[in-house]
Amino acid sequence: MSTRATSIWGWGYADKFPDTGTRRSLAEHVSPLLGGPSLEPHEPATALRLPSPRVAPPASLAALCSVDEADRAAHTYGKGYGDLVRGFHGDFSSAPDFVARPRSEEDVRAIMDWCGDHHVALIPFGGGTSVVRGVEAAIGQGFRGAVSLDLRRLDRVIEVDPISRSARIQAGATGPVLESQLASHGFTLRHFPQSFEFSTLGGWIATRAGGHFATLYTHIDDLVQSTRMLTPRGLYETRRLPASGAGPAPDRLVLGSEGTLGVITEAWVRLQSRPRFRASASVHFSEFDAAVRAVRELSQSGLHPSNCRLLDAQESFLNGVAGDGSCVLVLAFESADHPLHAWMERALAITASHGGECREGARYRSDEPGAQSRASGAAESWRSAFIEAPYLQNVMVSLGVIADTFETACTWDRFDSLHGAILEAVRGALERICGGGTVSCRFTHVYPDGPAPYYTFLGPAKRGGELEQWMALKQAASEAISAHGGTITHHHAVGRLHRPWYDRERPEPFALALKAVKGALDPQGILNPGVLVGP
Ligand SMILES: Cc1cc2nc3c(=O)[nH]c(=O)nc-3n(C[C@H](O)[C@H](O)[C@H](O)COP(=O)(O)OP(=O)(O)OC[C@H]3O[C@@H](n4cnc5c(N)ncnc54)[C@H](O)[C@@H]3O)c2cc1C
Repeated sequence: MSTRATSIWGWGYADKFPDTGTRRSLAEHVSPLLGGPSLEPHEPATALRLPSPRVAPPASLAALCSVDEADRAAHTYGKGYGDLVRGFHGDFSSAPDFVARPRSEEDVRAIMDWCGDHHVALIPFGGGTSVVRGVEAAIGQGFRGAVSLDLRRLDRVIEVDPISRSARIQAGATGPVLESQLASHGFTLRHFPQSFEFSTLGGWIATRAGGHFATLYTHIDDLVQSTRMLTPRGLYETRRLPASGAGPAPDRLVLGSEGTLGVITEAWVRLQSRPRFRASASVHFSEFDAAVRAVRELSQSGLHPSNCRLLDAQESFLNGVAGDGSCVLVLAFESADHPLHAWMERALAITASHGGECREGARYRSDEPGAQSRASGAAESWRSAFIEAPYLQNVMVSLGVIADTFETACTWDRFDSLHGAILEAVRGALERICGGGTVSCRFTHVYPDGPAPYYTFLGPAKRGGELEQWMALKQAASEAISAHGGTITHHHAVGRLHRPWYDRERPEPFALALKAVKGALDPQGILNPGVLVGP
Protein backbone atom coordinates (compact mmCIF):
# COMPACT_ATOMS: atom_id res chain seq x y z
CA MET A 1 0.00 0.00 0.00
CA SER A 2 1.35 3.47 -0.92
CA THR A 3 2.44 5.66 2.01
CA ARG A 4 2.37 8.85 -0.12
CA ALA A 5 -0.07 11.27 1.53
CA THR A 6 -3.33 11.95 -0.30
CA SER A 7 -5.15 15.27 -0.08
CA ILE A 8 -7.89 15.48 2.56
CA TRP A 9 -9.96 17.90 0.47
CA GLY A 10 -8.83 17.49 -3.14
CA TRP A 11 -8.10 14.88 -5.76
CA GLY A 12 -5.04 12.64 -5.49
CA TYR A 13 -1.67 13.10 -3.89
CA ALA A 14 -1.24 16.10 -1.61
CA ASP A 15 2.24 16.87 -3.02
CA LYS A 16 0.75 17.45 -6.50
CA PHE A 17 -1.06 20.62 -5.40
CA PRO A 18 1.02 23.41 -7.02
CA ASP A 19 2.51 26.26 -4.98
CA THR A 20 0.95 29.74 -5.04
CA GLY A 21 3.29 31.07 -7.76
CA THR A 22 2.52 28.18 -10.12
CA ARG A 23 -1.20 28.59 -9.51
CA ARG A 24 -0.91 32.34 -10.20
CA SER A 25 0.68 31.66 -13.56
CA LEU A 26 -1.96 29.03 -14.34
CA ALA A 27 -4.56 31.71 -13.57
CA GLU A 28 -3.13 33.83 -16.40
CA HIS A 29 -3.86 31.01 -18.87
CA VAL A 30 -7.35 30.29 -17.54
CA SER A 31 -8.63 33.87 -17.24
CA PRO A 32 -8.86 34.59 -21.02
CA LEU A 33 -11.00 31.46 -21.48
CA LEU A 34 -13.52 32.92 -19.04
CA GLY A 35 -13.68 36.43 -20.43
CA GLY A 36 -10.78 37.87 -18.43
CA PRO A 37 -11.81 37.92 -14.75
CA SER A 38 -9.03 38.47 -12.24
CA LEU A 39 -8.24 35.13 -10.60
CA GLU A 40 -6.27 35.10 -7.37
CA PRO A 41 -5.13 31.82 -5.77
CA HIS A 42 -6.47 31.20 -2.26
CA GLU A 43 -5.03 28.67 0.20
CA PRO A 44 -6.92 25.65 1.59
CA ALA A 45 -8.08 25.94 5.22
CA THR A 46 -5.69 24.38 7.68
CA ALA A 47 -8.25 23.96 10.46
CA LEU A 48 -10.80 21.16 9.98
CA ARG A 49 -14.33 21.85 11.29
CA LEU A 50 -16.06 18.60 12.32
CA PRO A 51 -18.96 17.90 14.70
CA SER A 52 -18.21 15.89 17.84
CA PRO A 53 -18.86 12.18 17.39
CA ARG A 54 -22.34 11.03 18.43
CA VAL A 55 -21.35 7.38 18.88
CA ALA A 56 -18.05 5.63 19.68
CA PRO A 57 -16.80 2.26 18.47
CA PRO A 58 -17.49 -0.58 20.90
CA ALA A 59 -14.52 -2.28 22.56
CA SER A 60 -15.06 -5.41 20.45
CA LEU A 61 -14.47 -3.43 17.21
CA ALA A 62 -12.05 -0.81 18.50
CA ALA A 63 -9.01 -2.38 16.79
CA LEU A 64 -10.70 -1.91 13.40
CA CYS A 65 -11.90 1.63 13.99
CA SER A 66 -10.48 5.14 13.91
CA VAL A 67 -11.90 8.25 15.56
CA ASP A 68 -9.02 10.41 14.36
CA GLU A 69 -10.27 13.80 13.06
CA ALA A 70 -8.18 13.77 9.88
CA ASP A 71 -9.39 10.25 9.14
CA ARG A 72 -13.03 11.23 9.69
CA ALA A 73 -12.51 14.30 7.47
CA ALA A 74 -10.93 12.21 4.70
CA HIS A 75 -14.04 9.98 4.74
CA THR A 76 -16.60 12.81 4.77
CA TYR A 77 -16.90 13.48 1.04
CA GLY A 78 -16.19 12.07 -2.37
CA LYS A 79 -14.31 14.09 -5.01
CA GLY A 80 -17.01 16.06 -6.82
CA TYR A 81 -16.75 19.83 -7.24
CA GLY A 82 -19.07 20.50 -4.26
CA ASP A 83 -16.97 18.15 -2.11
CA LEU A 84 -13.74 19.88 -3.05
CA VAL A 85 -15.15 23.33 -2.26
CA ARG A 86 -16.43 22.31 1.16
CA GLY A 87 -13.18 20.53 2.02
CA PHE A 88 -11.09 23.46 0.74
CA HIS A 89 -12.90 25.70 3.22
CA GLY A 90 -12.41 23.20 6.09
CA ASP A 91 -16.15 22.38 6.27
CA PHE A 92 -16.50 18.69 7.21
CA SER A 93 -19.90 19.08 8.86
CA SER A 94 -21.27 15.73 7.65
CA ALA A 95 -18.28 13.70 8.87
CA PRO A 96 -18.93 10.11 9.96
CA ASP A 97 -18.64 9.46 13.70
CA PHE A 98 -15.87 6.95 13.08
CA VAL A 99 -14.18 5.03 10.30
CA ALA A 100 -14.08 1.22 10.33
CA ARG A 101 -11.51 -0.76 8.33
CA PRO A 102 -12.50 -4.45 8.16
CA ARG A 103 -9.81 -7.03 7.37
CA SER A 104 -12.21 -9.85 6.58
CA GLU A 105 -15.82 -10.60 5.71
CA GLU A 106 -16.35 -11.59 9.37
CA ASP A 107 -15.27 -8.06 10.35
CA VAL A 108 -17.77 -6.58 7.88
CA ARG A 109 -20.49 -8.75 9.36
CA ALA A 110 -19.59 -7.69 12.94
CA ILE A 111 -19.64 -3.98 12.06
CA MET A 112 -22.91 -4.32 10.15
CA ASP A 113 -24.53 -6.17 13.05
CA TRP A 114 -23.38 -3.53 15.52
CA CYS A 115 -24.79 -0.74 13.31
CA GLY A 116 -28.11 -2.61 13.01
CA ASP A 117 -28.32 -3.18 16.78
CA HIS A 118 -27.58 0.47 17.56
CA HIS A 119 -29.47 2.10 14.67
CA VAL A 120 -26.33 3.65 13.21
CA ALA A 121 -26.07 4.29 9.45
CA LEU A 122 -23.38 2.33 7.60
CA ILE A 123 -21.81 3.94 4.53
CA PRO A 124 -19.67 1.65 2.37
CA PHE A 125 -16.53 3.52 1.25
CA GLY A 126 -14.27 2.20 -1.53
CA GLY A 127 -11.82 4.74 -2.90
CA GLY A 128 -14.03 7.70 -1.98
CA THR A 129 -13.95 9.02 -5.57
CA SER A 130 -17.73 9.41 -5.86
CA VAL A 131 -18.75 12.61 -7.66
CA VAL A 132 -22.44 12.33 -6.70
CA ARG A 133 -22.29 12.62 -2.89
CA GLY A 134 -22.43 8.80 -2.68
CA VAL A 135 -20.26 8.38 0.42
CA GLU A 136 -21.39 11.39 2.43
CA ALA A 137 -23.11 10.73 5.77
CA ALA A 138 -25.95 13.19 5.03
CA ILE A 139 -28.39 10.81 6.70
CA GLY A 140 -31.03 13.05 8.28
CA GLN A 141 -32.26 12.81 11.87
CA GLY A 142 -33.39 9.20 12.03
CA PHE A 143 -30.09 7.62 13.08
CA ARG A 144 -27.92 7.71 16.19
CA GLY A 145 -24.80 8.22 14.10
CA ALA A 146 -22.91 7.11 10.99
CA VAL A 147 -19.94 4.83 10.31
CA SER A 148 -17.81 4.99 7.17
CA LEU A 149 -16.83 1.44 6.18
CA ASP A 150 -13.48 1.70 4.37
CA LEU A 151 -12.99 -1.53 2.42
CA ARG A 152 -9.48 -1.00 1.13
CA ARG A 153 -7.91 -3.64 3.40
CA LEU A 154 -9.84 -6.25 1.40
CA ASP A 155 -7.57 -5.94 -1.59
CA ARG A 156 -6.46 -9.39 -2.74
CA VAL A 157 -6.85 -11.33 -5.95
CA ILE A 158 -7.90 -14.58 -4.25
CA GLU A 159 -8.11 -16.96 -7.18
CA VAL A 160 -7.44 -16.97 -10.92
CA ASP A 161 -9.15 -19.44 -13.28
CA PRO A 162 -6.99 -19.37 -16.43
CA ILE A 163 -9.26 -21.83 -18.23
CA SER A 164 -12.34 -19.60 -18.04
CA ARG A 165 -10.17 -16.46 -17.90
CA SER A 166 -11.75 -15.18 -14.68
CA ALA A 167 -10.57 -14.05 -11.26
CA ARG A 168 -12.07 -13.80 -7.79
CA ILE A 169 -11.08 -10.43 -6.36
CA GLN A 170 -11.83 -8.70 -3.08
CA ALA A 171 -13.92 -5.55 -3.40
CA GLY A 172 -11.50 -3.09 -1.80
CA ALA A 173 -8.71 -3.57 -4.36
CA THR A 174 -7.95 -0.35 -6.22
CA GLY A 175 -7.18 -0.40 -9.95
CA PRO A 176 -3.37 -0.52 -9.68
CA VAL A 177 -3.46 -3.07 -6.82
CA LEU A 178 -5.64 -5.54 -8.69
CA GLU A 179 -3.90 -5.02 -12.04
CA SER A 180 -0.45 -5.67 -10.54
CA GLN A 181 -1.68 -8.96 -9.04
CA LEU A 182 -3.35 -10.00 -12.31
CA ALA A 183 -0.21 -9.11 -14.28
CA SER A 184 1.71 -11.90 -12.55
CA HIS A 185 -0.81 -14.32 -14.13
CA GLY A 186 -0.46 -12.66 -17.56
CA PHE A 187 -4.00 -11.21 -17.47
CA THR A 188 -5.70 -7.88 -17.12
CA LEU A 189 -9.22 -6.69 -16.26
CA ARG A 190 -8.70 -3.69 -18.55
CA HIS A 191 -11.21 -1.53 -16.71
CA PHE A 192 -9.68 1.91 -16.63
CA PRO A 193 -11.96 4.70 -15.41
CA GLN A 194 -10.26 8.07 -15.12
CA SER A 195 -10.30 7.53 -11.33
CA PHE A 196 -8.53 4.15 -11.79
CA GLU A 197 -5.63 4.96 -9.47
CA PHE A 198 -7.82 5.43 -6.37
CA SER A 199 -11.19 3.77 -7.03
CA THR A 200 -11.96 0.14 -6.14
CA LEU A 201 -13.57 -2.91 -7.70
CA GLY A 202 -16.44 -2.75 -5.16
CA GLY A 203 -16.99 0.94 -5.94
CA TRP A 204 -16.99 0.24 -9.68
CA ILE A 205 -19.62 -2.51 -9.26
CA ALA A 206 -21.72 -0.48 -6.83
CA THR A 207 -21.79 2.48 -9.26
CA ARG A 208 -21.72 0.62 -12.61
CA ALA A 209 -18.57 2.47 -13.55
CA GLY A 210 -17.56 3.16 -17.14
CA GLY A 211 -14.03 2.28 -18.11
CA HIS A 212 -11.47 2.30 -20.87
CA PHE A 213 -13.37 0.71 -23.73
CA ALA A 214 -15.34 3.20 -25.76
CA THR A 215 -17.39 0.43 -27.38
CA LEU A 216 -18.45 -3.12 -26.51
CA TYR A 217 -17.23 -3.64 -22.86
CA THR A 218 -17.98 -0.13 -21.69
CA HIS A 219 -19.26 -0.67 -18.13
CA ILE A 220 -17.93 -2.90 -15.34
CA ASP A 221 -21.27 -4.75 -15.76
CA ASP A 222 -19.86 -6.40 -18.88
CA LEU A 223 -16.87 -7.75 -16.95
CA VAL A 224 -18.68 -9.08 -13.84
CA GLN A 225 -19.29 -12.84 -13.76
CA SER A 226 -20.67 -13.17 -10.22
CA THR A 227 -20.87 -11.16 -7.01
CA ARG A 228 -20.76 -11.72 -3.26
CA MET A 229 -22.51 -9.18 -1.04
CA LEU A 230 -23.18 -9.17 2.70
CA THR A 231 -26.60 -7.83 3.55
CA PRO A 232 -28.22 -7.33 6.97
CA ARG A 233 -30.44 -10.30 5.99
CA GLY A 234 -27.54 -12.64 5.13
CA LEU A 235 -25.12 -13.51 2.34
CA TYR A 236 -26.17 -12.74 -1.25
CA GLU A 237 -23.92 -14.72 -3.58
CA THR A 238 -24.56 -15.37 -7.24
CA ARG A 239 -23.49 -18.37 -9.30
CA ARG A 240 -20.50 -18.13 -11.67
CA LEU A 241 -21.96 -18.33 -15.16
CA PRO A 242 -21.00 -16.93 -18.56
CA ALA A 243 -24.68 -16.16 -19.19
CA SER A 244 -28.07 -17.28 -18.00
CA GLY A 245 -31.71 -16.91 -18.97
CA ALA A 246 -33.04 -17.88 -15.55
CA GLY A 247 -35.37 -15.02 -14.69
CA PRO A 248 -34.24 -11.52 -13.72
CA ALA A 249 -30.47 -11.67 -13.12
CA PRO A 250 -29.45 -11.58 -9.41
CA ASP A 251 -26.20 -9.73 -10.28
CA ARG A 252 -28.28 -6.90 -11.75
CA LEU A 253 -29.47 -5.99 -8.25
CA VAL A 254 -25.91 -5.73 -7.00
CA LEU A 255 -24.62 -3.70 -9.96
CA GLY A 256 -25.57 -0.10 -9.31
CA SER A 257 -26.78 -0.76 -5.74
CA GLU A 258 -24.58 2.13 -4.50
CA GLY A 259 -24.10 0.71 -1.00
CA THR A 260 -27.84 0.64 -0.27
CA LEU A 261 -28.54 -3.12 -0.37
CA GLY A 262 -25.38 -4.65 1.07
CA VAL A 263 -21.59 -4.53 1.18
CA ILE A 264 -19.96 -6.13 -1.82
CA THR A 265 -17.02 -8.14 -0.52
CA GLU A 266 -15.86 -10.05 -3.61
CA ALA A 267 -16.61 -10.59 -7.27
CA TRP A 268 -15.57 -12.97 -9.99
CA VAL A 269 -14.62 -10.89 -13.01
CA ARG A 270 -13.86 -11.67 -16.64
CA LEU A 271 -10.22 -11.25 -17.63
CA GLN A 272 -8.48 -10.58 -20.88
CA SER A 273 -5.04 -11.35 -22.21
CA ARG A 274 -2.78 -8.33 -22.18
CA PRO A 275 -3.00 -6.66 -25.62
CA ARG A 276 0.11 -7.00 -27.83
CA PHE A 277 -1.10 -5.14 -30.90
CA ARG A 278 -2.22 -1.53 -30.84
CA ALA A 279 -3.25 0.90 -33.55
CA SER A 280 -4.07 4.55 -32.99
CA ALA A 281 -4.96 7.61 -35.06
CA SER A 282 -6.35 11.08 -34.60
CA VAL A 283 -8.79 12.38 -37.15
CA HIS A 284 -9.50 16.12 -37.54
CA PHE A 285 -12.88 17.45 -38.65
CA SER A 286 -13.74 21.04 -39.40
CA GLU A 287 -17.44 20.48 -38.48
CA PHE A 288 -18.73 18.82 -35.31
CA ASP A 289 -21.88 17.56 -37.08
CA ALA A 290 -19.82 15.72 -39.71
CA ALA A 291 -17.67 14.19 -36.97
CA VAL A 292 -20.82 13.00 -35.15
CA ARG A 293 -22.06 11.33 -38.36
CA ALA A 294 -18.68 9.63 -38.80
CA VAL A 295 -18.73 8.32 -35.22
CA ARG A 296 -22.27 7.05 -35.67
CA GLU A 297 -21.26 5.09 -38.76
CA LEU A 298 -18.19 3.75 -36.93
CA SER A 299 -20.29 2.68 -33.94
CA GLN A 300 -22.61 0.77 -36.28
CA SER A 301 -19.84 -0.79 -38.38
CA GLY A 302 -19.04 -3.75 -36.11
CA LEU A 303 -15.37 -2.67 -35.92
CA HIS A 304 -15.54 -2.02 -32.14
CA PRO A 305 -12.65 0.42 -31.63
CA SER A 306 -11.25 0.33 -28.07
CA ASN A 307 -11.09 4.12 -28.12
CA CYS A 308 -13.47 6.32 -30.09
CA ARG A 309 -13.44 9.64 -28.25
CA LEU A 310 -14.73 12.60 -30.19
CA LEU A 311 -13.64 15.96 -28.75
CA ASP A 312 -15.41 19.12 -29.89
CA ALA A 313 -13.29 22.13 -30.87
CA GLN A 314 -13.22 23.63 -27.37
CA GLU A 315 -12.37 20.29 -25.76
CA SER A 316 -9.62 19.69 -28.34
CA PHE A 317 -8.18 23.09 -27.53
CA LEU A 318 -8.39 22.66 -23.74
CA ASN A 319 -6.69 19.26 -23.94
CA GLY A 320 -3.87 20.52 -26.17
CA VAL A 321 -4.96 18.23 -29.00
CA ALA A 322 -5.77 20.89 -31.64
CA GLY A 323 -5.55 24.66 -31.63
CA ASP A 324 -7.00 25.41 -35.07
CA GLY A 325 -10.69 25.11 -34.25
CA SER A 326 -11.02 21.54 -35.45
CA CYS A 327 -12.77 18.71 -33.62
CA VAL A 328 -10.64 15.62 -33.07
CA LEU A 329 -11.59 11.97 -33.00
CA VAL A 330 -9.09 9.92 -30.96
CA LEU A 331 -9.34 6.42 -32.38
CA ALA A 332 -7.64 3.18 -31.25
CA PHE A 333 -7.85 -0.57 -31.64
CA GLU A 334 -6.10 -3.20 -29.55
CA SER A 335 -5.79 -6.97 -29.62
CA ALA A 336 -3.89 -9.75 -27.90
CA ASP A 337 -4.31 -11.88 -30.98
CA HIS A 338 -3.89 -10.15 -34.31
CA PRO A 339 -2.42 -7.09 -36.06
CA LEU A 340 -4.96 -4.33 -36.59
CA HIS A 341 -4.18 -2.75 -39.94
CA ALA A 342 -7.37 -3.92 -41.64
CA TRP A 343 -9.58 -2.58 -38.82
CA MET A 344 -7.85 0.81 -38.72
CA GLU A 345 -7.83 1.19 -42.51
CA ARG A 346 -11.57 0.53 -42.69
CA ALA A 347 -12.22 2.96 -39.81
CA LEU A 348 -10.19 5.68 -41.54
CA ALA A 349 -12.06 5.06 -44.79
CA ILE A 350 -15.31 5.69 -42.89
CA THR A 351 -14.03 8.88 -41.25
CA ALA A 352 -12.59 10.13 -44.59
CA SER A 353 -15.99 9.67 -46.21
CA HIS A 354 -17.30 12.27 -43.72
CA GLY A 355 -14.47 14.73 -44.35
CA GLY A 356 -12.17 13.55 -41.54
CA GLU A 357 -8.46 14.15 -42.05
CA CYS A 358 -5.89 11.81 -40.48
CA ARG A 359 -2.97 14.25 -40.71
CA GLU A 360 -0.26 12.18 -39.06
CA GLY A 361 -1.35 8.79 -40.40
CA ALA A 362 -2.20 5.77 -38.30
CA ARG A 363 0.34 4.43 -35.82
CA TYR A 364 0.86 0.77 -35.12
CA ARG A 365 2.60 -0.75 -32.13
CA SER A 366 3.31 -4.34 -31.33
CA ASP A 367 5.13 -6.12 -28.53
CA GLU A 368 6.63 -8.58 -30.98
CA PRO A 369 10.44 -8.45 -31.19
CA GLY A 370 11.69 -6.00 -33.82
CA ALA A 371 8.26 -4.53 -34.47
CA GLN A 372 7.94 -0.82 -35.09
CA SER A 373 6.83 1.19 -32.04
CA ARG A 374 5.80 4.81 -32.39
CA ALA A 375 4.04 6.93 -29.83
CA SER A 376 1.01 8.79 -31.07
CA GLY A 377 1.05 12.62 -31.05
CA ALA A 378 -2.47 13.96 -30.50
CA ALA A 379 -3.60 10.73 -28.86
CA GLU A 380 -0.73 10.99 -26.35
CA SER A 381 -1.52 14.68 -25.63
CA TRP A 382 -5.11 13.73 -24.98
CA ARG A 383 -4.07 10.83 -22.69
CA SER A 384 -1.78 12.93 -20.49
CA ALA A 385 -4.35 15.77 -20.28
CA PHE A 386 -6.94 13.15 -19.28
CA ILE A 387 -4.79 11.85 -16.41
CA GLU A 388 -3.83 15.32 -15.12
CA ALA A 389 -7.32 16.88 -15.42
CA PRO A 390 -8.49 15.95 -11.89
CA TYR A 391 -5.45 17.72 -10.40
CA LEU A 392 -6.37 20.79 -12.41
CA GLN A 393 -9.78 20.81 -10.76
CA ASN A 394 -8.03 21.27 -7.36
CA VAL A 395 -6.30 24.34 -8.80
CA MET A 396 -9.57 25.73 -10.20
CA VAL A 397 -11.18 25.51 -6.77
CA SER A 398 -8.30 27.50 -5.28
CA LEU A 399 -8.61 30.13 -8.05
CA GLY A 400 -12.35 30.57 -7.50
CA VAL A 401 -13.34 28.94 -10.79
CA ILE A 402 -16.33 26.61 -10.96
CA ALA A 403 -15.05 23.59 -12.89
CA ASP A 404 -17.13 20.46 -13.24
CA THR A 405 -18.29 17.76 -15.62
CA PHE A 406 -21.56 15.93 -16.24
CA GLU A 407 -22.51 13.15 -18.61
CA THR A 408 -25.48 11.40 -20.16
CA ALA A 409 -26.44 9.02 -22.97
CA CYS A 410 -29.20 9.14 -25.56
CA THR A 411 -30.24 7.48 -28.78
CA TRP A 412 -28.69 8.89 -31.97
CA ASP A 413 -32.03 10.25 -33.20
CA ARG A 414 -32.22 12.51 -30.15
CA PHE A 415 -28.60 13.58 -29.94
CA ASP A 416 -28.83 16.83 -31.94
CA SER A 417 -31.76 18.20 -29.95
CA LEU A 418 -30.39 17.05 -26.59
CA HIS A 419 -26.93 18.48 -27.29
CA GLY A 420 -28.38 21.78 -28.49
CA ALA A 421 -30.62 22.05 -25.42
CA ILE A 422 -27.75 21.28 -23.03
CA LEU A 423 -25.43 23.85 -24.63
CA GLU A 424 -28.16 26.49 -24.59
CA ALA A 425 -29.11 25.79 -20.97
CA VAL A 426 -25.56 25.70 -19.61
CA ARG A 427 -24.32 28.70 -21.63
CA GLY A 428 -27.34 30.70 -20.50
CA ALA A 429 -26.83 29.67 -16.87
CA LEU A 430 -23.09 30.49 -17.00
CA GLU A 431 -23.90 33.95 -18.36
CA ARG A 432 -26.59 34.58 -15.72
CA ILE A 433 -24.81 33.09 -12.73
CA CYS A 434 -21.12 33.67 -13.43
CA GLY A 435 -21.20 36.46 -16.01
CA GLY A 436 -19.54 34.16 -18.58
CA GLY A 437 -17.70 30.89 -18.93
CA THR A 438 -17.30 27.98 -21.27
CA VAL A 439 -18.82 24.55 -21.91
CA SER A 440 -17.34 21.79 -24.05
CA CYS A 441 -18.29 18.24 -25.07
CA ARG A 442 -16.67 14.91 -25.83
CA PHE A 443 -18.01 11.40 -26.38
CA THR A 444 -16.63 8.98 -23.81
CA HIS A 445 -18.45 5.89 -25.09
CA VAL A 446 -20.44 5.11 -28.22
CA TYR A 447 -23.00 2.43 -28.96
CA PRO A 448 -24.67 1.36 -32.20
CA ASP A 449 -27.85 3.08 -30.99
CA GLY A 450 -26.39 6.22 -29.40
CA PRO A 451 -23.50 8.14 -27.83
CA ALA A 452 -22.58 9.01 -24.25
CA PRO A 453 -21.69 12.73 -24.39
CA TYR A 454 -19.66 14.16 -21.51
CA TYR A 455 -19.58 17.90 -20.80
CA THR A 456 -17.07 20.10 -18.99
CA PHE A 457 -18.04 23.58 -17.81
CA LEU A 458 -15.94 26.39 -16.36
CA GLY A 459 -17.09 29.72 -14.98
CA PRO A 460 -15.73 32.36 -12.61
CA ALA A 461 -17.30 31.98 -9.15
CA LYS A 462 -18.35 34.73 -6.82
CA ARG A 463 -16.23 33.87 -3.79
CA GLY A 464 -18.26 32.56 -0.87
CA GLY A 465 -21.22 31.59 -3.10
CA GLU A 466 -19.54 28.81 -5.08
CA LEU A 467 -21.84 26.02 -3.90
CA GLU A 468 -25.10 27.83 -4.72
CA GLN A 469 -23.78 28.93 -8.12
CA TRP A 470 -22.51 25.46 -8.97
CA MET A 471 -25.80 23.87 -7.91
CA ALA A 472 -27.74 26.30 -10.12
CA LEU A 473 -25.53 25.33 -13.08
CA LYS A 474 -25.93 21.63 -12.29
CA GLN A 475 -29.69 22.13 -12.06
CA ALA A 476 -29.83 23.79 -15.49
CA ALA A 477 -27.83 20.96 -17.08
CA SER A 478 -29.83 18.21 -15.36
CA GLU A 479 -33.19 19.75 -16.32
CA ALA A 480 -32.11 19.93 -19.98
CA ILE A 481 -30.98 16.29 -19.91
CA SER A 482 -34.19 15.16 -18.26
CA ALA A 483 -36.46 17.13 -20.60
CA HIS A 484 -34.74 15.95 -23.81
CA GLY A 485 -34.64 12.18 -23.30
CA GLY A 486 -31.16 11.65 -21.83
CA THR A 487 -30.28 9.73 -18.69
CA ILE A 488 -29.17 11.61 -15.60
CA THR A 489 -26.02 9.50 -15.61
CA HIS A 490 -24.25 7.19 -18.02
CA HIS A 491 -21.58 6.17 -15.48
CA HIS A 492 -21.17 8.70 -12.64
CA ALA A 493 -24.02 7.06 -10.64
CA VAL A 494 -26.96 8.57 -8.74
CA GLY A 495 -25.79 9.18 -5.18
CA ARG A 496 -27.49 12.01 -3.35
CA LEU A 497 -26.75 14.58 -6.05
CA HIS A 498 -28.72 13.06 -8.96
CA ARG A 499 -31.55 11.67 -6.87
CA PRO A 500 -34.35 14.12 -7.96
CA TRP A 501 -33.75 13.42 -11.66
CA TYR A 502 -33.25 9.68 -11.10
CA ASP A 503 -36.63 9.55 -9.34
CA ARG A 504 -38.21 11.15 -12.40
CA GLU A 505 -36.42 8.88 -14.86
CA ARG A 506 -37.34 5.47 -13.44
CA PRO A 507 -40.79 3.90 -13.93
CA GLU A 508 -42.96 4.15 -10.79
CA PRO A 509 -43.54 0.37 -10.48
CA PHE A 510 -39.76 -0.08 -10.56
CA ALA A 511 -39.38 2.45 -7.74
CA LEU A 512 -41.90 0.44 -5.72
CA ALA A 513 -40.06 -2.81 -6.45
CA LEU A 514 -36.70 -1.29 -5.45
CA LYS A 515 -38.19 -0.03 -2.21
CA ALA A 516 -39.50 -3.53 -1.48
CA VAL A 517 -36.07 -5.03 -2.20
CA LYS A 518 -34.45 -2.51 0.12
CA GLY A 519 -36.98 -3.42 2.82
CA ALA A 520 -36.24 -7.12 2.35
CA LEU A 521 -32.44 -6.92 2.40
CA ASP A 522 -31.93 -3.98 4.77
CA PRO A 523 -35.10 -3.91 6.92
CA GLN A 524 -33.77 -1.21 9.27
CA GLY A 525 -32.61 0.95 6.38
CA ILE A 526 -29.10 1.44 7.81
CA LEU A 527 -27.21 1.13 4.51
CA ASN A 528 -26.36 4.43 2.83
CA PRO A 529 -29.68 6.16 3.65
CA GLY A 530 -30.91 8.70 1.11
CA VAL A 531 -29.26 7.07 -1.91
CA LEU A 532 -31.50 5.47 -4.59
CA VAL A 533 -34.54 4.83 -2.34
CA GLY A 534 -36.21 6.20 0.76
CA PRO A 535 -36.31 9.71 2.15
C1 LIG B 1 -11.41 12.54 -11.23
C2 LIG B 1 -12.49 11.53 -11.32
C3 LIG B 1 -12.62 10.75 -12.45
C4 LIG B 1 -13.63 9.82 -12.55
N1 LIG B 1 -13.70 9.05 -13.67
C5 LIG B 1 -14.67 8.12 -13.78
C6 LIG B 1 -14.76 7.28 -14.93
O1 LIG B 1 -13.95 7.38 -15.87
N2 LIG B 1 -15.76 6.38 -14.99
C7 LIG B 1 -16.65 6.24 -13.96
O2 LIG B 1 -17.53 5.40 -14.05
N3 LIG B 1 -16.60 7.02 -12.87
C8 LIG B 1 -15.64 7.93 -12.73
N4 LIG B 1 -15.56 8.70 -11.61
C9 LIG B 1 -16.52 8.49 -10.51
C10 LIG B 1 -16.03 7.42 -9.49
O3 LIG B 1 -14.64 7.23 -9.60
C11 LIG B 1 -16.74 6.10 -9.74
O4 LIG B 1 -18.10 6.24 -9.36
C12 LIG B 1 -16.13 4.91 -8.99
O5 LIG B 1 -16.73 3.73 -9.47
C13 LIG B 1 -16.25 4.98 -7.49
O6 LIG B 1 -15.40 3.99 -6.93
P1 LIG B 1 -14.86 4.12 -5.45
O7 LIG B 1 -14.16 2.85 -5.13
O8 LIG B 1 -14.10 5.34 -5.29
O9 LIG B 1 -16.23 4.17 -4.65
P2 LIG B 1 -16.71 5.24 -3.57
O10 LIG B 1 -16.64 6.59 -4.14
O11 LIG B 1 -16.03 4.98 -2.31
O12 LIG B 1 -18.24 4.79 -3.43
C14 LIG B 1 -19.14 5.02 -4.48
C15 LIG B 1 -20.49 4.38 -4.12
O13 LIG B 1 -20.35 2.97 -4.06
C16 LIG B 1 -20.62 2.47 -2.75
N5 LIG B 1 -19.63 1.43 -2.49
C17 LIG B 1 -18.29 1.52 -2.58
N6 LIG B 1 -17.72 0.34 -2.32
C18 LIG B 1 -18.73 -0.52 -2.05
C19 LIG B 1 -18.79 -1.90 -1.70
N7 LIG B 1 -17.70 -2.65 -1.59
N8 LIG B 1 -20.00 -2.45 -1.47
C20 LIG B 1 -21.13 -1.73 -1.58
N9 LIG B 1 -21.13 -0.43 -1.93
C21 LIG B 1 -19.95 0.16 -2.15
C22 LIG B 1 -20.54 3.68 -1.84
O14 LIG B 1 -21.35 3.54 -0.70
C23 LIG B 1 -21.00 4.79 -2.76
O15 LIG B 1 -22.40 4.82 -2.82
C24 LIG B 1 -14.54 9.65 -11.48
C25 LIG B 1 -14.39 10.41 -10.33
C26 LIG B 1 -13.38 11.35 -10.24
C27 LIG B 1 -13.23 12.15 -8.99
